[in-house]
Amino acid sequence: MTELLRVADLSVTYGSGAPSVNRISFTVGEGSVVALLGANGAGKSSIMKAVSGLTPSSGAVLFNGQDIGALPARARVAKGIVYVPEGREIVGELTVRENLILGGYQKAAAERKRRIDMVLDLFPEIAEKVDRQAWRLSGGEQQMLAIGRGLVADPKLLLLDEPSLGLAPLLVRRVFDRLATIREESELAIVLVEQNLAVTMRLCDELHFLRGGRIVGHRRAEDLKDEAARQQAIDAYLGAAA
Ligand SMILES: Nc1ncnc2c1ncn2[C@@H]1O[C@H](COP(=O)(O)OP(=O)(O)OP(=O)(O)O)[C@@H](O)[C@H]1O
Repeated sequence: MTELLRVADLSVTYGSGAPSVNRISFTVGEGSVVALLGANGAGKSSIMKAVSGLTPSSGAVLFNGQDIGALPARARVAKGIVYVPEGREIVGELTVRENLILGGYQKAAAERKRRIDMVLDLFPEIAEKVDRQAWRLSGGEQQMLAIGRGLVADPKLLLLDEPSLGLAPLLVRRVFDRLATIREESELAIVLVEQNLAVTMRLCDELHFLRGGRIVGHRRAEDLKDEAARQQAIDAYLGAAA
């Protein structure tokens, strides 16, 4: 598998305290899904922000073999690294379509339109409400809009931060069904931060377990197919903290 992302010795330190992310290394292959699993405060979002250029970090971030550590967030989006943050951060006052247009702000108009049409095909729930203000959507629809907005940017790597957060089980299933479709139909790679292990297992190829800013374990998804193996891995790496 061709390597798309390589993170080496990545550290993130806020202020003068101990590092929140402490010399983390991992790789993501083209078209693969890598999950980061850990308790609150383990450093998952900080890793996503460092990879997308939204927080300062030390160590190396290589994308397609190129060191992008010095590039600003905007240039990383242009290269195909798109972050969908926890809490969605869609613009509630704008319509669904306007939010999607924001996602494609770096694209030429024709390409942006083509990609918005593709996203609306993929998410019929929001296609029906394309002229509605985003705050009027349900939580699941807002999450679809946030992911859709990310997809308009034509990512090669999608950094997805807790897409199931605050969603009822049925909506979680719908969102993950759509992510599974995207997986099948494209070469998109995903780094997924998720507390919901059951849905994570549906999508991911490998998992990294994080504790206190460090990677403490790594497993391939195929080795954790049954519930007992999953529980064993969680107990071994995360203990009661998970
Ligand atoms: N902007 C910030 N300023 C100071 N400290 C921060 C900042 N962002 C995160 N931290 C701290 O860094 C540590 C890791 O936070 P981070 O949000 O990366 O963890 P997380 O694993 O994503 O947690 P959660 O699952 O709760 O979202 C925490 O101790 C947090 O308090």
